[in-house]
Amino acid sequence: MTYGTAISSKAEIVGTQRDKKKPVTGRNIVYLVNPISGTSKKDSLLKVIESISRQQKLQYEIIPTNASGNYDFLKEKIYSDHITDVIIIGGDGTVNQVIEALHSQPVNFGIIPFGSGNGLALAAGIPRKPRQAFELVLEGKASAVDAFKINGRFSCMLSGLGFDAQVAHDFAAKASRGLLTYTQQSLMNYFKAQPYQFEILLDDFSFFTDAFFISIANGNQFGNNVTIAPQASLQDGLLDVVIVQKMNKARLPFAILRQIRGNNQLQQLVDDMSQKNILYFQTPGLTIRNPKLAPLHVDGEPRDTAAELKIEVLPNCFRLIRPQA
Ligand SMILES: Nc1ncnc2c1ncn2[C@@H]1O[C@H](COP(=O)(O)OP(=O)(O)OP(=O)(O)O)[C@@H](O)[C@H]1O
Repeated sequence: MTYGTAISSKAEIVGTQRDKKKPVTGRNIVYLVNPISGTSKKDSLLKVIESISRQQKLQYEIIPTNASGNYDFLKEKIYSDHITDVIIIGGDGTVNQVIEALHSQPVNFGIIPFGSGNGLALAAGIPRKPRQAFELVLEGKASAVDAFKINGRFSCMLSGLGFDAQVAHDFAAKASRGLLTYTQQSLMNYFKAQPYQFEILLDDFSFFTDAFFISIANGNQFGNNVTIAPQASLQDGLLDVVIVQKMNKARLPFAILRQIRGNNQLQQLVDDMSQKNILYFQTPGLTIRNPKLAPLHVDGEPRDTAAELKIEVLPNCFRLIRPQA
C-alpha cells in the first residue's frame, strides 16, 4: 500500500509516500525538518516537496528534527527501510547535529538551507533559495567532504574561540533568531571585545598569541557568504586556521574586512607572526591552549570551552549532495 499524509502545521511536520511491502529500488529519501530554524515559514516548501515527490513517484518521508540531536531511531530506519538520502531542512546547528549522528551511515546528505547563516550549504555551492536547493537534491549527485573534531565534538563547517563564539553564546540566549539579531549581537560584542591569551601547538612549531578570535574552518565562511578563510576547501584534508591577533580596535574591522575579501595571501606563518594582525595557515590538526577560557562555538552553536583543545581533520568524512565540478 502506498500512503500519504498532508503536512499540517509547524508542530506536526509529517508526510510520507513509502510502500513498505515493495522492495526498494532507487532513491528513498528522509527529509528532516527543523520547525524553529531561520525566520521564514517552511510550509510552502514542504508542499512543493510532497507534490513533486508524488509526481515523480519518489519514496520519501518528512520527519521533524529534535533539539537533543539524538537520531538513533533513524540509524535503524536507514537499514530497515533502505534509506539512501537524508536531506536536512534547517540551519548549521541542525546540519551539525544530524551529520554528527549519522555520518558513518551509508547515506548521502543534502541541505535545503533554512537557517540564519547556512555556512556549510553556501560553502558547498548549494543554492540559498530553498526551491533551487530542492532541485539539486532531486539531481542527487554527491561527493565526499571533510569534517573535523574539536575535543571530540564533531564540526563540519567552522568553529572558533573568542569574540565570534561570544556572539554565538549571546545569540543563543535571544528569543528571536535571524540575521538581524546576529548582527546586533556582533556589534554589541565588538565594542566589548578583549583579546584572550592562546598557545598554538603545531607538529613541529608552537607560539603564543593574544587574539580577539581564532576560527578553525572546514568551509570558507561564517555563513551568509561572509568569507573568513578564502583558501578553504571542503575536500582538501586540511583545516584553515585564522587568528585575529590583538590590535588597536580602530584597525580591527579593516583587518577583518581585508581577510573577508580574500586579499591576504596564504602567509608564511613564522615571518608574519610579529608583523601581521591576522595569521592564516592550513594544517590537518593542531592543539590550542586556552588558559583564559575564551568561549567556544562549534558550527555556530555555543559549546562548553576548555583550557586545551585538540583539533583534527576527518578527511572524506561524509557524502554531500552539491554541484559537481
Ligand atoms: N524540533 C525542535 N524543536 C526545538 N529546537 C530544535 C528542534 N530541532 C532542532 N532544534 C534546535 O534548533 C537550533 C537551531 O537550529 P539551526 O542552527 O538549524 O537554525 P538557526 O540557528 O536559525 O540557523 P544557523 O545555525 O544557520 O544560524 C539547534 O540548536 C537545534 O538543536
